Amino acid sequence: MSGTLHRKTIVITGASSGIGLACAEAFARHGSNLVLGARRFVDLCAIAQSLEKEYGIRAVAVQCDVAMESDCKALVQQAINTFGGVDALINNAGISMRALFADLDLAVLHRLMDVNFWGTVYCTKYAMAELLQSQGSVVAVSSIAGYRGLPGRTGYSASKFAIQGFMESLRVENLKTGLHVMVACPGFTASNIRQTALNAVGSEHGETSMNEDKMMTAEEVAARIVQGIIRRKRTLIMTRQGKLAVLMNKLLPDWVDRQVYKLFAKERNPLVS
Ligand SMILES: NC(=O)c1ccc[n+]([C@@H]2O[C@H](COP(=O)([O-])OP(=O)(O)OC[C@H]3O[C@@H](n4cnc5c(N)ncnc54)[C@H](O)[C@@H]3O)[C@@H](O)[C@H]2O)c1
Repeated sequence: MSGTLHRKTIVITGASSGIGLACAEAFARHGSNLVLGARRFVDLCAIAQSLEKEYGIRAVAVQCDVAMESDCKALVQQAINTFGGVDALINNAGISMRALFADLDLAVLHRLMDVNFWGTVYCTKYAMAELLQSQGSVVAVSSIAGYRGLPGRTGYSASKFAIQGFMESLRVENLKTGLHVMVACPGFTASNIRQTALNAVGSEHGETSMNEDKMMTAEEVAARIVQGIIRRKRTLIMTRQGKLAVLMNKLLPDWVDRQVYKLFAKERNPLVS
């Protein structure tokens, strides 16, 4: 898919809040039809209806827990049934964590992998034939945590590294098929992700660990993702700080270890859960 997004079919996971919701609105503004997946079906139906009304597009809500393979299959099937295919898949659904590995219940790490990594794999697998047919775009919303391990986030970093390895392999497999494979790495973005981050025993923290006021907005991230698809970018590292972190991590990884340690020690909820 290139050029216009008008009347293209975009599937977005985790579309009921944050970056996913902002993506839904950004694509709707471009006239795309939407298939929105999230667990909170009632909220999602209201979002779909309001986008249809405001932008004159068609939007379908599908209840989807991306950790469930059958839900991901049904999400893509709904796009095929309603719109006849898929032009772009935005693997956005994700959760985070804040807990030291020494304290961590391994079920938390499994949950991070199930949602962040396997959710991306399932949706991509079931959309693959349609994406190849449309020469469309598959996007994974990753993180700087997919380039560099962060303290208190073993499961989160592992899941994002895994996503990036998966996407890189997928890109190379499809160098000649016309499929566009993009990894989007926002910087810190104001959203619910730190509120819902899991603690050592798998409960939500219920509060953010950072000052959300100075972060990127979900709308800025969504605008970058839309432009990245139009321009068929490979990777979007969205902040200067992020670009610097990735570069310095290659050149001086020990120095970055110390900087990252200091940065996260400043969190209101520091390295303990
Ligand atoms: N906010 C940040 O600072 C930041 C930075 C880098 C990357 N990201 C990534 O951006 C993506 C979106 O996060 P966000 O910041 O908008 O946070 P958010 O919590 O507002 O959004 C995450 C969405 O994923 C959904 N979700 C969670 N588990 C799910 C499941 N099992 N099935 C379906 N949906 C599920 C949530 O309900 C929510 O709608 C995530 O992949 C996150 O890792 C966020």
